[in-house]
Amino acid sequence: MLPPERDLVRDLAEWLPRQRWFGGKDGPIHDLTIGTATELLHGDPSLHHLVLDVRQDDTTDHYQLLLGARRDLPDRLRHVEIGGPCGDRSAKARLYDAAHDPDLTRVLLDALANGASAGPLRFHHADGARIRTDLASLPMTAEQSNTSLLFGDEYICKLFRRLSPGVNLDLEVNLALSRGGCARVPAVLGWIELEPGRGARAGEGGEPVTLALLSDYLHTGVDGWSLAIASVRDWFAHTTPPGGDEWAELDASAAGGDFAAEAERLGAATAEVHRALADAFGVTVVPAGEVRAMAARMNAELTGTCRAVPGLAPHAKALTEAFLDLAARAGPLPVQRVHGDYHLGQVLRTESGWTVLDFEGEPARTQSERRALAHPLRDVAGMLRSFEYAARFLITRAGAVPSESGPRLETRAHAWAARNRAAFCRGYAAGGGPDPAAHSVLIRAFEFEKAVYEVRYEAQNRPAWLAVPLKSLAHLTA
Ligand SMILES: Nc1ncnc2c1ncn2[C@@H]1O[C@H](COP(=O)(O)OP(=O)(O)O)[C@@H](O)[C@H]1O
Ligand SMILES: O=P(O)(O)O[C@H]1O[C@H](CO)[C@@H](O[C@H]2O[C@H](CO)[C@@H](O)[C@H](O)[C@H]2O)[C@H](O)[C@H]1O
Repeated sequence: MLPPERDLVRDLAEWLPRQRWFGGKDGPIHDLTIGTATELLHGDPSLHHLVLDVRQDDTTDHYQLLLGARRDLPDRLRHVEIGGPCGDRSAKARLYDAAHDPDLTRVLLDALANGASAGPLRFHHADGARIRTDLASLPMTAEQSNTSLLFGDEYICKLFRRLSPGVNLDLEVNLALSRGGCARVPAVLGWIELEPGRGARAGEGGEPVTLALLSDYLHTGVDGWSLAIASVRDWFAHTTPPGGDEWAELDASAAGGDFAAEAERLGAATAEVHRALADAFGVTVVPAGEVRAMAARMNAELTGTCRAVPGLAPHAKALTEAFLDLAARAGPLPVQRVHGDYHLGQVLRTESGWTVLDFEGEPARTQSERRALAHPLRDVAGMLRSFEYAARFLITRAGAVPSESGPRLETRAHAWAARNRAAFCRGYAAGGGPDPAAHSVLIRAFEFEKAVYEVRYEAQNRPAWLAVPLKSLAHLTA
């Protein structure tokens, strides 16, 4: 039912850059080929699993796609159509992103439940997991770099869009933490892999490539980003009593939706997860020379990102100073597995406390960079950046607030971020983590490193958000 490969490739090359999860929006696609195509369901509709090899400049990335094909495309699927009607008169089919079609995604649940295989695809379930197959899927609308499908209130299936060689970190870490008894991660129920050496360049490394992860869906949970934004909105709307001094009353605790107690609990939960990671994977100490090399890498990344995103250049001097400061004071540093991309969208508040999600590391980095051991304060710095993002998101994202209230809200944003950053650090130290206040040089360097990454990430993935890290850098480096 699929069209000739040439037509399909042309349509995909036009469609891909418009997808939220496509990580190469800062440059053209030079070549797109189909690495593997596996039919998962025959007939009308049909379901095909594709790995796309996408070359941009001298790098080739691999993206996975569930491609649906139907003779008649129902209205509910028109928004995810790829290209126009295709094929010859006898086999005309409409193609679309099948992640949005519950009639087709149920094939994944069936295959996971049965431990099936199809071509180079292997479906696995975790020991003892009994997977229901009667649930219809709905794609999540969260701001995310992958695509997650909710199966009823029970399961969440994350389809990794850009594929990395080897076992996916999210799978590896979640399995290790759950096996170690850490209750702060959702249970892993199953996963899908691409076998190596079956024609897919994504699998050429000799190890299976993780394509998807099925976990327990914590349906009563609310992510930290939504909670924080609600709190900021409330704080912005909080009115100063008549006759009160607007500037003197910047006590964010006065607003109804104060987040500080949650931020403090989140800090403590983070320290607990770091301990569990250390128990599961161990801790090692790197010598001062490696810390200096790390500071040099941070600076090199800054230089590269300034070239790609000139808006970063005005902050370069202050950022370099922080990296030099780190190098000058370098001493031996304990390092371990960490979360790697820790922010408010990665934590979920459930009735039993904070749960930590997505140990995949930063999607804009290479697999070996993501796997590298780091000091746990790198995650703390990531979360501190997230408080900055949350505080400034409503102001910076165009049209969210009237421009005349800008300066007043800037002051409020600053107060909100400061209050919640302090609470998070307090909770982290009280929970047994290294005290951020005693490591200000390290934290500042990590924060700036993250901000540089964010500038690059936003330019490549969400150009409309680029102003958020740039504006917050203007504040942090002022
Ligand atoms: N097990 C889960 N239970 C409930 N919600 C989840 C779960 N896993 C992820 N989510 C929701 O999905 C969002 C995106 O998940 P995440 O794993 O961070 O995807 P991505 O790597 O694509 O950003 C999270 O912010 C959270 O709201
Ligand atoms: O969640 P992912 O693993 O896909 O992480 C990537 O995307 C994040 C955005 O979805 C991005 O996070 C940045 O934006 C967040 C708000 O949307 C903010 O809370 C974070 O602090 C900020 O870094 C993350 O950097 C990127 O790797």
